[in-house]
Amino acid sequence: MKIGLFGYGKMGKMIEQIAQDRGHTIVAKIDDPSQEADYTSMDVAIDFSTPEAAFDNITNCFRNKVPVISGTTGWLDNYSEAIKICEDNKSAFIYASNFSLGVNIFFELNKHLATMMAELEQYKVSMEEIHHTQKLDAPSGTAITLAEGIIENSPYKKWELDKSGDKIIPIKSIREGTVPGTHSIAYDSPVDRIEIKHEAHNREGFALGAVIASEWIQEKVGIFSMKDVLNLS
Ligand SMILES: NC(=O)C1=CN([C@@H]2O[C@H](COP(=O)(O)OP(=O)(O)OC[C@H]3O[C@@H](n4cnc5c(N)ncnc54)[C@H](O)[C@@H]3O)[C@@H](O)[C@H]2O)C=CC1
Ligand SMILES: O=C(O)C1=N[C@H](C(=O)O)C[C@H](O)C1
Repeated sequence: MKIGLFGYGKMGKMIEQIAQDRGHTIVAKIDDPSQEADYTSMDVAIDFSTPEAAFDNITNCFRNKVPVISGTTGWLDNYSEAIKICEDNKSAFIYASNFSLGVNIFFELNKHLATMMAELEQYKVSMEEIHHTQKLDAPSGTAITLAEGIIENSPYKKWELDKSGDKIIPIKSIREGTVPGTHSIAYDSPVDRIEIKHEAHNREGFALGAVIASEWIQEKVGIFSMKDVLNLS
């Protein structure tokens, strides 16, 4: 498979290594808006760039019929517009706030726990995410997906950064050192606490998931998710 990388930072470099180990070729490394992309050489584009760059990178690929795997977080205000451009051009797309197998299992566990806790008013939910100090967005994309999973399955109505209140999920974002990504969800009552946590030890899980998604999307048209790729029900 011939892969075009959009974003050649921490994740781009990790993806290059894993893709090459799996026998794929990197045909482009776009790391700056001034670089021209040769879309004709790509079977797939993998975008791990910046919140400002992601929308243009992704939609330029769609217009050139290149399927896209995007892990960039912090750009989702433009998600619906990107989907429309993908559909208009009969291209293919997977966005995931987190490509690791472990976090995708954790997403399902979180929804199941939220369903179990939905009627138990003595428990109040809260969320914490910890990442490295270079991270541009807060809360993390993964924390937003987790909050959406709770909102779909409980009376909670929205999430807020550092704010609690009725039917609000408070999210605390901590930035320290080189932490690759830790997410925890807690339900506290006056007498006890239930907590679930996912801790990434490094970035390999994110990168492997993105490469597996790129292999999976070949010859497909439409909008998909990591649940489709991993066959999680
Ligand atoms: N979904 C997932 O599983 C994961 C998502 N991420 C997300 O991926 C993104 C990238 O993360 P990192 O690699 O850690 O960041 P990074 O800062 O190390 O790399 C981003 C790269 O994008 C480049 N860039 C800037 N403008 C660009 C443009 N117009 N086109 C292409 N590249 C451009 C920068 O020069 C930089 O090298 C972030 O949004 C992060 O939150 C990170 C890890 C896992
Ligand atoms: O910026 C990161 O590093 C990460 N970003 C993603 C997010 O915002 O959830 C995924 C992972 O936690 C690492």
